[in-house]
Amino acid sequence: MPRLALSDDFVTDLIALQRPVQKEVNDAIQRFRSLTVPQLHASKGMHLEKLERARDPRIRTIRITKFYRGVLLAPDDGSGLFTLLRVAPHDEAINWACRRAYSVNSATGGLEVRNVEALEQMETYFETKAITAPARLFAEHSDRVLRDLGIDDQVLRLARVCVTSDDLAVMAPPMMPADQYEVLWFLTQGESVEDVWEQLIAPRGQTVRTAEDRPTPTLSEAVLNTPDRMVEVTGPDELERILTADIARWRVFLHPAQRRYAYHPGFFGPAQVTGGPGTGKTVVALHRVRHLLLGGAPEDRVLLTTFTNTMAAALRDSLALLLGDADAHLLDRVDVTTVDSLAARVIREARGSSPKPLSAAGEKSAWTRAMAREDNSWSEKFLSQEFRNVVLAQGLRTPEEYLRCVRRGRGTPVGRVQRARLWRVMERFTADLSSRDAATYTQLCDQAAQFLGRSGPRYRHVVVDEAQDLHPAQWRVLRACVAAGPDDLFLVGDPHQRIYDSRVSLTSLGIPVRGRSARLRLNYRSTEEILRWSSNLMESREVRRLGEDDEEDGGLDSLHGYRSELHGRSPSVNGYDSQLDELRALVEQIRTWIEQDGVAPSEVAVCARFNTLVDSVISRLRREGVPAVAVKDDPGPDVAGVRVATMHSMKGLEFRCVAVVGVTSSVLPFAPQVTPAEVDPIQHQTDLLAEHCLLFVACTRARDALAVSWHGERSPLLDVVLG
Ligand SMILES: Nc1ncnc2c1ncn2[C@@H]1O[C@H](COP(=O)(O)OP(=O)(O)OP(=O)(O)O)[C@@H](O)[C@H]1O
Repeated sequence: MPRLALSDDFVTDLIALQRPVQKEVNDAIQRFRSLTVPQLHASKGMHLEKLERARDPRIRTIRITKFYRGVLLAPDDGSGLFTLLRVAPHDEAINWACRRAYSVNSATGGLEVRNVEALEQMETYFETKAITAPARLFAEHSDRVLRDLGIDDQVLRLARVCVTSDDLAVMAPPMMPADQYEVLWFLTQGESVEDVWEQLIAPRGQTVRTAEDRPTPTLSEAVLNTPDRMVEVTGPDELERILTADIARWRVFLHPAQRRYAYHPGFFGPAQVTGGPGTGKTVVALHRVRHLLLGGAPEDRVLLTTFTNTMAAALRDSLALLLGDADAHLLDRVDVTTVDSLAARVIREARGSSPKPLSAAGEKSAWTRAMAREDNSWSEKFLSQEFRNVVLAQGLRTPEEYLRCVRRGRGTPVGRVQRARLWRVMERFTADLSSRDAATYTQLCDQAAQFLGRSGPRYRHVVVDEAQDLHPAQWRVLRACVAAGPDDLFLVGDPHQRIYDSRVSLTSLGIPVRGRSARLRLNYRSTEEILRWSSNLMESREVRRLGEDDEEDGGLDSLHGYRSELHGRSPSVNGYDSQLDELRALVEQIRTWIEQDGVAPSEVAVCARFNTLVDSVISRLRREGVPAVAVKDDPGPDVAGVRVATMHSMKGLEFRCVAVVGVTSSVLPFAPQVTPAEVDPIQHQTDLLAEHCLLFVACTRARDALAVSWHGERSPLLDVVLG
């Protein structure tokens, strides 16, 4: 029987096909697997054919349906392992197949594909262009160094004619072999040769540094060395798992950087994965949960947390999809929830009921009441921040502790007398709330962590998505949920998406991740054009790493080397005189996406800073006959209509097309949200950064198209991209 592997391009093709054609492809695969190799060659139905004009002599085509052909890579190593590379209409399949060549990367040992013809044309073009250039892009790296990193003859010639990183970007995969491109790209980003080795080559299991000392893997070995782009079908169950009705690439193919952490055999303590938007952090978290479930004991329970209930519901569905029917029973061992819901449950179990969570308005009036008898004029905002970011963050229980504490992250000095007064106000605030059986969400977490501290851990593993926005009290809940030990906590998050004010010293909370932390850089969601534009919004902003105590790179997170292999239109950015004009243009834009580009309305999102504009957008769209629904109403995937949401509730979501509207100077930054610099300079910077992050989060939800607009005076946050 021939062995069969599927490539990521094949799975991508399959996803795009109509259901009946998908079924025919599936049947063809079953037929293929039921034949012996000689039968396969003789089969008239399969029509396995070598192509005269193919640049790679191992390329074959097979008949899938009357119109569709499969493109295969036939084994030349006696292994019997065929790899299905594409499924496409007849002419497209032949055309594609003739121009491609496969090769084994000498450093990663993985199989790579290139568009040989296009690269040959590039070489001629850039050779001429580079003649007059004063310096070449890779001049500082010798041929030998590049070869040791897996660069082969053709790519080396191309690297030598690149003058700028834009020249290299033009040759990005699928033109250039992916692993080699990644190495060159990292070097253009200023990474040292050693770092490139550590990040891209060593994780693939390579230990031999010099190219000439490395044996070349066979074709079948190379296929198996490429789990991010190739998967062998090992049996009907595996085929079923790969080709279920909801085919999704992320279930099968992981980037080596993703796989390394998701399927790490075991960390000796908490581990962390960070990365820019869309780099597949949630995907890593889901695979990690799968790994922990498959390898764990039947009594081991896993907690998977995220930020909102909507996201928790989506995570639960994705996990079910990843586990498939065969492992569906493992879901019983997982709780998927937000930390706040978990905290409320812990309190309910401990004392029969949980206090009512307080709204922002309720909290404000409670502070006003608590202040009534004081002659000091602290604002409700100051009091609320002091209570949340100092008292609850550090878990302070007595006035003495408050007197002694270091008020990290606060820029207004508060002396001993003032602290004593402030403590009294805070005591009145908490007493008032408990008399009404109410509490802030952060207080609930603080209480839950104390209950858990007494009752003991309840999970074997905790996996945390959106970790950047958790408050120390929430971290204490998570820490208390699981005993310290191997694989206790696994965190994924992006400091550039921190939109709530939370300063965390992970080590002091008993979550040391030093030496067990990785960064992802390949964006799978958005086009490079959207990514670049959005990343520029954060230019020159200093963003702290996930844990305050993480001093690596000066304690700052970076989007360095962050990139996408997808390409599309540049974002459209427009200002209008009035809101009426802006909404009129929005309707037109959405019609274009739906009617001309063929995007389903539910794949289009509009987001605005506040609910008032969200409501106006919904009514305007409906009036114009465009179906629209509010994300806060939690429309299921089957509900039709454009999704409309506040920027905050776009967290974690993604859409093919996104319009970010109302980006005016009055709402971004939103003055009441930003502490004046003269009141507290540190808090001012933190608040302002959160406004930048918010816009960044909103824009990076877009996969194919992004439109940003405002009316009247545009937000100064856009100055950095518009000049
Ligand atoms: N290995 C992969 N292969 C294909 N698609 C992937 C892969 N990893 C992630 N994706 C896709 O990329 C998109 C972003 O993934 P995911 O939501 O996990 O990213 P994220 O880093 O958590 O994003 P964000 O922080 O912006 O919310 C999703 O559509 C996901 O399916």
